[in-house]
Amino acid sequence: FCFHRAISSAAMSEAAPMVDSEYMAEIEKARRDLRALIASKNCAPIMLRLAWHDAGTYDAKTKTGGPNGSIRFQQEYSHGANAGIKIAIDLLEPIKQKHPKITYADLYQLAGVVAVEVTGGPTIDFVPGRKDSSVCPEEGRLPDAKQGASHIRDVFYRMGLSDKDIVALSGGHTLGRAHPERSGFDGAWTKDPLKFDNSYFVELLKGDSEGLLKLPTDKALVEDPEFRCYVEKYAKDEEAFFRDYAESHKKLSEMCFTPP
Ligand SMILES: C=CC1=C(C)/C(=C/c2[nH]c(Cc3[nH]c(Cc4[nH]c(OC(C)(C)C)c(C)c4C=C)c(C)c3CCC(=O)O)c(CCC(=O)O)c2C)NC1=O
Ligand SMILES: [Fe+3]
Repeated sequence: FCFHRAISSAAMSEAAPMVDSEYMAEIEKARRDLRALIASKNCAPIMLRLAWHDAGTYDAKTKTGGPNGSIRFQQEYSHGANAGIKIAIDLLEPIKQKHPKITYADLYQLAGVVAVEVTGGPTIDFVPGRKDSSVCPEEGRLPDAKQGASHIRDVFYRMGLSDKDIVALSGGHTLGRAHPERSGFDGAWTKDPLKFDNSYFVELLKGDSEGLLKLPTDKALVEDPEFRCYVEKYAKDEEAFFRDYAESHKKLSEMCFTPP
């Protein structure tokens, strides 16, 4: 049983603004367009990364940043940690033009939810209603892959997330790969980068396998005892990983809903 520093439900309560049935209908049409786009371009991994890079800037204390579409501005997508993310922004623009009522904030989070679903991951409950912001957070809010456990905790606790969220969300590296021209790292974390499963955790516990990537922040998950407890749980039980991942993904994608 892993020690779980619970964050009170009051602190995480979301007051999702209501949207009308016309908006809901547009969301369902955009969901189908996203499935078609991701199937045709095999771009699920970078869509998931875009969703997190928009949401991952959230500061729970100041209630700034978060999933508000601000990453669409060059001021933010030009940040070092966002190298390559413009590819995903450009792939989504035609869908935004086709469904102008949908905010960028909702579209980017819907793309992340669809990316997980179409690659075999858990179904994630999507609640629309995010507003777009034109205020870009300062650079440096996303975690730095070269650092260790204390840095990851500083960044994710600032977002209002727990150790359990950190390990579950890192499992998102079951998809995709690193590119030398973007982050300086190279390669995939798992044998099938287009399959959402718990293999990221299985590989983590195996130690260095030839050809597979482990970032310093990935290694921190097996070196730190609290993190390691969850890595072992998820490597053993894929359903437990899917349940916890879906909960953490929803939590971070709805940070903007906490009442002002
Ligand atoms: C926990 C800390 C953490 C760090 C430091 C991190 C860093 C990180 N993530 C990725 C790519 C990367 N990341 C992700 C999901 C992702 N990323 C992410 O960390 C955030 C956003 C908080 C930093 C979260 C929380 C999630 C969860 C779903 C995907 C799917 C890909 C592959 C994209 C592709 O294939 O192009 C790269 C390689 C970029 C490139 O060269 O193309 C790096 C350096 N990812 C992390 O988890
Ligand atoms: Fe990542």
